[in-house]
Amino acid sequence: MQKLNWRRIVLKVGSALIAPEQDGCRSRYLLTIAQFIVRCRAQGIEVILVSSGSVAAGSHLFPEQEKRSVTMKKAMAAAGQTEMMAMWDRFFDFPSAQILLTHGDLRDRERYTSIRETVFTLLEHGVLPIINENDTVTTDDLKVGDNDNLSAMVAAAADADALMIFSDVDGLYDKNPNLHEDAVLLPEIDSIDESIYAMAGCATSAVGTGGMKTKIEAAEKATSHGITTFILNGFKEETFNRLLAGDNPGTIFKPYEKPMQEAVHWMTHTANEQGEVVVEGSFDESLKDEDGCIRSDEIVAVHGEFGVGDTILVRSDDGTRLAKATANYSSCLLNFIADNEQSEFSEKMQDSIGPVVSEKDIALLEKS
Ligand SMILES: Nc1ncnc2c1ncn2[C@@H]1O[C@H](COP(=O)(O)OP(=O)(O)O)[C@@H](O)[C@H]1O
Ligand SMILES: N[C@@H](CCC(=O)OP(=O)(O)O)C(=O)O
Repeated sequence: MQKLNWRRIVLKVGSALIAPEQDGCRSRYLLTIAQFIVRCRAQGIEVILVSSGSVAAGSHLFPEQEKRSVTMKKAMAAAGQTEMMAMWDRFFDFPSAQILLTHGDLRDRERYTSIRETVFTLLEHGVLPIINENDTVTTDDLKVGDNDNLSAMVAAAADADALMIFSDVDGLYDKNPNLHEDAVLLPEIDSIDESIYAMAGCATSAVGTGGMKTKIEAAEKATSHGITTFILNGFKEETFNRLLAGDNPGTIFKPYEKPMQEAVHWMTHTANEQGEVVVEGSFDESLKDEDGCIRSDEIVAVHGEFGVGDTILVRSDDGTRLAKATANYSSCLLNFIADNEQSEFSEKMQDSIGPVVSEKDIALLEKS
């Protein structure tokens, strides 16, 4: 067998593979995935597992007519998660560790750093991290909402070099193969643009969340961090044998040649903006000046409440989203400076703190 040159990989397993009949976990497909994990580890590849399926696994414990409510789904997730972890743990003779996350955790830089450190420590000690969204505590505001995007955020946080999304189809087709007989499998995607998103339809299984759209979003997040991304059929044993032989059995998304740095990537794809500052014009000009930064006198408006170190959106006065950045000033102080523009105190304040945002903490956005 060929030696694979991945150093660290993230595997994302969809609900249909965990609980295909929605009446508890089934080992039918998981056994093959577990064997793949064992074989990768035997080759010295570090593995992180992002496992969906807690809702599908816990579903059989609750009455059918009540399953639609959000509260009931959270209860299903809480019960199903235990069942799912027990199932995974049974396959391995090395320890595994459960990590339950929300977007609230990932978008907070301190908690994000703590998650990274924990994952690295587990890997260093041979423990398999098994990650899922913490569905029980999420609200609309706190959740990632789908494990495809979650797995990409995890892959970036863990500095993985490959993300493998195992689903119930062979890869990305030019249209949904479950609805169109003539759909064609696309083995290789060099770059992701609107034409790729246009091919993606919704999930057609009873248990999937997001369908292909969220998988493409995940691929975009991961490839921009230099992470090769695959969409693969986890139902087929052949998929795993071909991966181990160095083949591509599904769709591969090529990584960016110039990946974003970790902090910029986090700001662009994981952090939420806490507020925004509006600048005049395109702000490309501001970046071109000698400090490569924005000073408070260039700001025409401040919206929302944010503190020092929070992520903010920089918007131009015509509404264009220009960049995300780390704020060096709180919104309160910026408003004070704006109200007292000419005062000596305000001048001194800016001289001592420096620019509102500086170049090293700016992630430029596609103009939209
Ligand atoms: N262009 C496409 N190519 C492949 N699958 C697609 C496409 N558009 C929509 N789909 C649907 O996406 C589904 C996979 O997504 P999903 O059900 O969310 O899986 P998972 O639970 O593995 O995340 C497929 O079963 C298929 O019905
Ligand atoms: N966190 C949810 C999974 C959400 C999800 O994205 O599911 P899937 O589309 O099957 O990967 C659960 O464990 O049921």
